[in-house]
Amino acid sequence: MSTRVVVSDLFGKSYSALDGSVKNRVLDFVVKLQERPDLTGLDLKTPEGVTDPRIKTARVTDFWRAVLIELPRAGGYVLVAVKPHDDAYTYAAKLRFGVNEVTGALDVVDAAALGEAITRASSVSSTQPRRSPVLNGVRARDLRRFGIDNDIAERLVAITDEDQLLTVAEELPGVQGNAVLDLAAGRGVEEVWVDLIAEVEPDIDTGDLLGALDRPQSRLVLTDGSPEELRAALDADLKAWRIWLHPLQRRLAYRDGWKGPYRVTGGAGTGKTVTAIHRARHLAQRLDREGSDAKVLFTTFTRNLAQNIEAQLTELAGPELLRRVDVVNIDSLAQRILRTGDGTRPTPRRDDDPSVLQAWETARAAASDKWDISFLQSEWNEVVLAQGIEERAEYLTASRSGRGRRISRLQRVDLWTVFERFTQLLNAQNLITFTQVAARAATIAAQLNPHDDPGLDSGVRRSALPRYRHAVVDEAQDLHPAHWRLIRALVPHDRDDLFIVGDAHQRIYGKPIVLSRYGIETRGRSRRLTVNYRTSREILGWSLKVAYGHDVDDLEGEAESLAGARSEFGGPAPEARGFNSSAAEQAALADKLRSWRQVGVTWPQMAVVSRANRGVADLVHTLSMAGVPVAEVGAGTDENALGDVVRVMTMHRAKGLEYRAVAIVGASRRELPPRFVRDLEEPDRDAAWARERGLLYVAGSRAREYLYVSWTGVPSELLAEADG
Ligand SMILES: Nc1ncnc2c1ncn2[C@@H]1O[C@H](COP(=O)(O)OP(=O)(O)OP(=O)(O)O)[C@@H](O)[C@H]1O
Repeated sequence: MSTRVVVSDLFGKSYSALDGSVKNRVLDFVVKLQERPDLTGLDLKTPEGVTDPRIKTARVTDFWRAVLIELPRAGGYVLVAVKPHDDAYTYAAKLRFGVNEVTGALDVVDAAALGEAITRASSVSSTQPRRSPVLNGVRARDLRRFGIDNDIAERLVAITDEDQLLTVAEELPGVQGNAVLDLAAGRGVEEVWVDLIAEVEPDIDTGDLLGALDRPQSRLVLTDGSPEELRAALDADLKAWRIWLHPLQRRLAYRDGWKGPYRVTGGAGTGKTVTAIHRARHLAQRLDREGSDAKVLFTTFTRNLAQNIEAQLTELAGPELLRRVDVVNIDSLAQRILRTGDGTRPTPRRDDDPSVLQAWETARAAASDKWDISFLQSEWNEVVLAQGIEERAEYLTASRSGRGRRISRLQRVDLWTVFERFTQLLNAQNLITFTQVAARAATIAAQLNPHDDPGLDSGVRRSALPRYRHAVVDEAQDLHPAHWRLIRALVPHDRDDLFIVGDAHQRIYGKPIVLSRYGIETRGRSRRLTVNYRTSREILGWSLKVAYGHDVDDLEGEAESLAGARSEFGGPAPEARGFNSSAAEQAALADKLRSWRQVGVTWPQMAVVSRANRGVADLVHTLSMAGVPVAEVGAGTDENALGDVVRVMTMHRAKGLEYRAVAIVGASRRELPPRFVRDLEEPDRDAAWARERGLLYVAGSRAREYLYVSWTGVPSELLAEADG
């Protein structure tokens, strides 16, 4: 049997600074350590001056040394750092470890670095007598509950400088540091405790190192020992999401037994998709263990995102997992169901397709009132298709809640004539809209799959549809009621049936809805993620200002908040620039992209984003002329195949993606929001403006490190809110 090697979360700090060839040597070293720890070439020894003889160093190369903790009873090693020879010895001498008496975590700390950070923080705070402590309202004894030492806790609650507090938090062992960060973001002690620790055993044996390894609060990476898992663990800086789940992410992804649908919310970049991917793996593995023949449906809004998710799932769990998990964007799923159900193979059209608009134009001529096309479309989508209404009588009595404008019974009759005429016109041309496909698919699925009616013997018919036991839904905020009806019809009511993740601030399609109206009840079963893993504090601040103060619903009809969001790292401030001509704006953009390249950002790590479709084509042209290699990301583009070029796309297309550097161009009052949105009237105007705000929030929050925003003429009022 090979020796167990686990990776401490401190390890990432020294490892991420290594270059690729040294990283490979570290992997070789770990494999050797697992196979033959007694190998003389490893030079495994206790250096002089350490606080505990179990602290060891070992040879990685002539120059590099690993620092390890030896576990008792030949239990293996904890890998803590890889450093140049002399530094490794100094570091080993400062290292302290032990089982925390409160949390039971295996705490490993660089005691000197922690001591320095706290001394500096206290001395900076002593020069700010008027400022209140960052952890205002938190008491030292609250911090004790997270296993923080008395002494340190007393000093932490007195720190008045936020940056200093964050520096100390970075030196505290895993759970303790996370707790301080969460509390500094204004979250309540109880809530944070439940997130990070939730339960501790009554009598912790501080002498039992091996027992501490398995506690999630130890934040150790326990690999199965294969080189693949080890490499993933060691590459934690690149693939951190595969292994270092936040304890709350882990609990949401791996918990069994919710009595019904569960909902996870959180701002951009808080790891919702990552949590959903782990959840899908967990559910699929559970079905495997149970010997079930059912599958997990993983659905999201766009095709590009479904492709990304499939790639990430494969990376996490290997291609075999895809036999158990169907990853498909919701509109393709609806088309599939139509094919299975009634054999039709439509090519759906968007609502703004010229032939669809023409059909509305012709149909409305038959009405007594002069109905506006945008009103007709929203009434049709949000009342008729949302509820699956097929008969006039149903429409006459249907609930129109949330529609704003009241209409009389006679007007309903008039509207129904328009809807009938509209569908006839589409049918005659063999056309159908996307939302119509979804509505029809939902009806078919409910008929073929009457799982809520045990009296019906539907065994034969049911087999025509895929058998889904669970569904995981990403980008939930953008799904239409017909999509929800479809999902509900495909997945029987049961424990852990639906796992829904989304961020209402990122809604860029459709309107707010209340899930419970479609048979999906999540009240009392939802959590919010608050740690932003993607964006720097500066970019997060900018994005929050775009979205902040504008209440959006949370799929349960309640206001959703972004309060408490925090990022784990800092970076350059976002840059905003106005120009007199679009030629000047585009020339400056080319310069900006080159300047990012000079600081080490590669072309594929950059994205240029525009509100207008037309803008994308222009940008591709002008940037190519300026000598910047670019390519457009369109519907279904496989980004991995694009090569060494800057990605150019619309704001809609940017959903769910991320880049080191993002340039948003054309953020002028003329283009953002576009004219047609400004011309809208209630009841559709507010929701349309909220979607534009959502688009800007989505676009800005794609950036990890650099964000640049430009416009020609007058800046958009949405931007003014962010800069104000
Ligand atoms: N526990 C984690 N540790 C490190 N990185 C993480 C973790 N969870 C997520 N990430 C990283 O954070 C980034 C954002 O994650 P993800 O795409 O899941 O967020 P999201 O909430 O779905 O974002 P959005 O709503 O903006 O699309 C990704 O780069 C992801 O790999």
